[in-house]
Amino acid sequence: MSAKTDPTQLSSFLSYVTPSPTSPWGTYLSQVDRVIPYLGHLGKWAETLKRPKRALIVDVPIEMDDGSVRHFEGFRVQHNLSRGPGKGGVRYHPDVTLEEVMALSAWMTVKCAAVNLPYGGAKGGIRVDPKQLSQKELEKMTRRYTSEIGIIIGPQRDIPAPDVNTNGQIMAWMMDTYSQNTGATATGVVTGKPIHLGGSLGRVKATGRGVFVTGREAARRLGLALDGARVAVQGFGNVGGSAAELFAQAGAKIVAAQDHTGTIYNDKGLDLAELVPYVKQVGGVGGFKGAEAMDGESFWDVNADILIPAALEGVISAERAARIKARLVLEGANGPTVPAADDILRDRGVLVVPDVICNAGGVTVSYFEWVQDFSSFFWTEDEINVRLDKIMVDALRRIWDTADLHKITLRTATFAVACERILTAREERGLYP
Ligand SMILES: NC(=O)C1=CN([C@@H]2O[C@H](COP(=O)(O)OP(=O)(O)OC[C@H]3O[C@@H](n4cnc5c(N)ncnc54)[C@H](O)[C@@H]3O)[C@@H](O)[C@H]2O)C=CC1
Ligand SMILES: O=C(O)CCC(=O)C(=O)O
Repeated sequence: MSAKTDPTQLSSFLSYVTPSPTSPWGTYLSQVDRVIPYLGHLGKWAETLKRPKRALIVDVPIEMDDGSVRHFEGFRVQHNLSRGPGKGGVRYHPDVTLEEVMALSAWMTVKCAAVNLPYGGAKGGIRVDPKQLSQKELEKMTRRYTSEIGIIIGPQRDIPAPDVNTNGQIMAWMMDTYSQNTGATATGVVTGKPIHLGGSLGRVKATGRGVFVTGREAARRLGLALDGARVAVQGFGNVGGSAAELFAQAGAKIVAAQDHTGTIYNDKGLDLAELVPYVKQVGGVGGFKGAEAMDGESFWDVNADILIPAALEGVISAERAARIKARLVLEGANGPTVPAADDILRDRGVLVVPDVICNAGGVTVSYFEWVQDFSSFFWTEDEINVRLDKIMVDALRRIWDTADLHKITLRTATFAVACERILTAREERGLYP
């Protein structure tokens, strides 16, 4: 068995000290700066939002199938715990860095408060391309990572969930490892689990459903009929795929889809009854026969009413924002729009429903799952979807009223509603031990 150091698995630890304005952490800090004028006396606590409470970097060594040893870099960041335990997904991606996970954890803090869940914000990740691992290697890496972050997670401390390239199976391994290490089955340590292990009905599609619900409400306010609306979706995974299906069921035409395997276009609307199983089987939209292939950059010029970025951060640059044709942008992804692009979209009259409310459906049903696990009493899918719809609609209404009152964007309004809750909790808890 040989051990070797792989420098490509190490991110720059210090990249967060001077973030670039378009990096995820730089984007988040600029969003915080924009909300401070609306926080009144709570502004004195705003620095709290600019510092993660706790950040853990872990080494995750595993023996590969060929007998060699590889070391992966893992993270768990708890951005804020003022309102309750940390909550947020775990991402497996080769570009994961500490700085990215810090931003993702901070957006969780804001998101959980925006829909008034009793959680703080956290996020985790491993810098790895999971598609290069066998199933056995993936399980070993997940279990080792869980043991390494086991010192800070737990049903009352910090509750991971799925994000990019993680799913119910990975949550099952995390739950099992944590339970083995603590000597008792702890279903509430992660959410997004398979149904047999205390998972919740409706969780898999919940984020996409939340994107649809906020999109439906925003379209109604814009006077945009969903029946016949043209929709372009970037990312056709858990979030983008589920949202596309719901928009198609409401009569919209999904005219373009882009993922890491390609970009496809069909002016009459993609046939999702064929595309969804195709993506499941092949791993992406590329090569789908019922559409034309397009070059990736042209995706941003597509003639669509609604654009749904549902992949990674920073994809809506200032340059792309000037070209986007949609009237409505629904941020399924976390952090897809850089601040300069936000300003351009606002000035062009394009309405952006920001990530911190648009994609909050996932964590809302994660909360339902956690509550069900504690009470060992499980709800029907209908109950889940009705409660989810109500929480999203009520939260969006409150945010919209705040935006109208101060004449600010929905993003700054969501931060205003959420940060008031977070910083009030911070103030009420006090500073002294
Ligand atoms: N899974 C969840 O419950 C939640 C996810 N999100 C966010 O939604 C986004 C998508 O997450 P999931 O759908 O869960 O992940 P996923 O792993 O199921 O899907 C990711 C999708 O992004 C695509 N993608 C990756 N790199 C790309 C690239 N360079 N260009 C175009 N497409 C690319 C992939 O091909 C795939 O279709 C992420 O920003 C995530 O943080 C937000 C809230 C909850
Ligand atoms: O379901 C959860 O707990 C978190 C989902 C997540 O990572 C997100 O909303 O970005």
